[in-house]
Amino acid sequence: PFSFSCKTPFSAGQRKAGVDKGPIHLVEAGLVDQLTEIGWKVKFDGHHQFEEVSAADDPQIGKLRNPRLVSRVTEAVAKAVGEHVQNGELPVTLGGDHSLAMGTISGTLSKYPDACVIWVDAHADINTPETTDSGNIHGMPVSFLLGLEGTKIPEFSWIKPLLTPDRLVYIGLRDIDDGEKKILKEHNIKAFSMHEVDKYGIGKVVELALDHVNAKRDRPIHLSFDVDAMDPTVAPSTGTPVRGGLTFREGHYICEAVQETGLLVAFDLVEVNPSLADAASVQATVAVGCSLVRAALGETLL
Ligand SMILES: N[C@](CCCC[B-](O)(O)O)(CCN1CCCCC1)C(=O)O
Ligand SMILES: [Mn+2]
Ligand SMILES: [Mn+2]
Repeated sequence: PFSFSCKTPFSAGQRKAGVDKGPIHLVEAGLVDQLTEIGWKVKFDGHHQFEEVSAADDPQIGKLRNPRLVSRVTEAVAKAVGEHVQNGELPVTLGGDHSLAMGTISGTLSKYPDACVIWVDAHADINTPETTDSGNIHGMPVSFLLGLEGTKIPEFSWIKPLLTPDRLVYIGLRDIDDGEKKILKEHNIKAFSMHEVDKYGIGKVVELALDHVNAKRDRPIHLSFDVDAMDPTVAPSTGTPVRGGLTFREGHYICEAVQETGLLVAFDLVEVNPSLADAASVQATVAVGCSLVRAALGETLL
């Protein structure tokens, strides 16, 4: 089997320095060798360097911050991921902030237009340029992928909104803005918050999530995993931590269960920010990140 690892050091979708350094920490922790050890032929195409767009040339568009840089990088990611899925490889994209998912999911949909998306996150990342309060585009990728009102701006004209609400499901939500709550309701988007995780247990939640977006288990799956879905005691070094998150095992169960379907075609692991905490916390977060990737790619306990 082929996997391909695209390290995408990117941080312009938010404001905290350091999240672009996440990928290198994961690779330096030995992730490429770890994936090789579980049977993958890993093509590591290096740390994507992106030509910088100077802030002077990238004034805000409305509230959007770094719009041209984010658009340019995510378009490049869409191309790279698209090529790898066309080659029958499984792209593993390590972020960097979650705006990257505009690129990775666009790439996946270019080959698998009927793919479903499982979005594991404390946040819904579905603000539009109008509803956002921060202007940080890492809080908006899903609205652009769905082509929601207000997302059709010229700078992002490359995005073909191929994702539809019925093929998206969330697990782990616990910090949703009012505008996002409205959008989720309006579009009937299925979300299993931490309340449902408590109520049903993670096993049932994953089963219900798959039943919703992949009833016949015949759709390719793109798993987009924001490390802040995990409880901050498990993955502390991330830009927008929210208490009351997934345990180490719940996070791994999601990855193991998705892997078990045999339908996984692309995986993102984002928002590891190694500059936000002490060395031990960074090390712990990086180790959990690597472990989640291994679980999504087939590492089993037995
Ligand atoms: N919804 C937020 C957070 C987005 C997190 C992105 B992710 O999931 O990739 O980490 C938060 C907006 N706002 C921040 C101040 C307090 C009220 C909520 C936003 O900036 O849009
Ligand atoms: Mn996110
Ligand atoms: Mn998040």
